[in-house]
Amino acid sequence: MASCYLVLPPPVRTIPNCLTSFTRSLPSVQLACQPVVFKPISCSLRPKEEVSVTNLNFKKQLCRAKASMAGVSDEKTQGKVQVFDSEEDLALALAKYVAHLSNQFVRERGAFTVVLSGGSLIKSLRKLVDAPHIDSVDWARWHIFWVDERVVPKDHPDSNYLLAHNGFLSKVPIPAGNVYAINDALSAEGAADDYETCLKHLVHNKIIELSGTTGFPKFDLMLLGMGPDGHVASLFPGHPLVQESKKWVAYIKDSPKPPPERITFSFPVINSSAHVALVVAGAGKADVIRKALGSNDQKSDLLPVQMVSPEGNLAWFLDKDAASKL
Ligand SMILES: O=C(O)[C@H](O)[C@@H](O)[C@H](O)[C@H](O)COP(=O)(O)O
Repeated sequence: MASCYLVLPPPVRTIPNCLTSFTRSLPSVQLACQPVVFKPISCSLRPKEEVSVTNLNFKKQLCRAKASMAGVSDEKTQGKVQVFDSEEDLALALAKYVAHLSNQFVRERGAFTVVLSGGSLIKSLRKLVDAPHIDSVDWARWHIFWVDERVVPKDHPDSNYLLAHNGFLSKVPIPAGNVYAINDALSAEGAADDYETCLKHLVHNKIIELSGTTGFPKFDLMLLGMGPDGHVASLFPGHPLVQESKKWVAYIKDSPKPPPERITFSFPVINSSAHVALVVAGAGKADVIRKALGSNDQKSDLLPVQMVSPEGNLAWFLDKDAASKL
């Protein structure tokens, strides 16, 4: 029987709870993986600092994509709003974009840190598990995190971990030790603290970069969905958590979207990312997309999605229904 090893480099003396809890979870994942050794990554291999600043008025950048959009190079699509004729086309382009970034980061620093959200985003990643990406992506170098998670057991239908496992992670050979699920044995507050501790260990190991600008962790790619109220992660309109400026990982016990107890990355973490993709499909999101990409909003009533303004690049992936009111 194959087994999975998590070998921590010398600076790490203890294994964070989020890592030990994962090694106890879902044996099917553990059986599928190969032994893995975490290697410290040389600072000299870090990617160049991104300097672009996101402009919230995206209308000038709007790029109407046709069915042939999948042929456009990824460099050209970064920082632009892309509208696809169908969700199928969106998924094809998203897979190409993610695979491109994976190749870039693996080549430059030997690791690729990817942050997932819940919801329909996972379905939109489905083309990544098809040819050519399934064979060309260096999955062993991926490290998977969650921008938010519901405080439920990992086998609960509301679990973002379970959603990602069933829809994506179980189909690709990412080592089980590189998948950082929350500790589902803890309270919301405990799970948020534990996850933040986990991130700090991984920053120490240089698996996760640290932003020289903000001092917050700088993930290589954050894949965000958006709710019909304009929320991202578990940062909801009008909730005080959107103003969190110190914690890396916060907890919420009164989420307006069930279930009520969740943990979430704060905006400083989201906005320290090297790349953020906002993936939005469906007519139910059209009103909020119009508001999010409009130019007349007062700063005082920004939706959470409008507060996504990463240190690096922001790429919008919309289907034509979501963009129908632009
Ligand atoms: O755990 C969650 O609830 C998600 O992380 C949340 O932020 C989600 O991404 C949006 O609600 C969009 O979800 P849909 O794409 O399913 O509308």
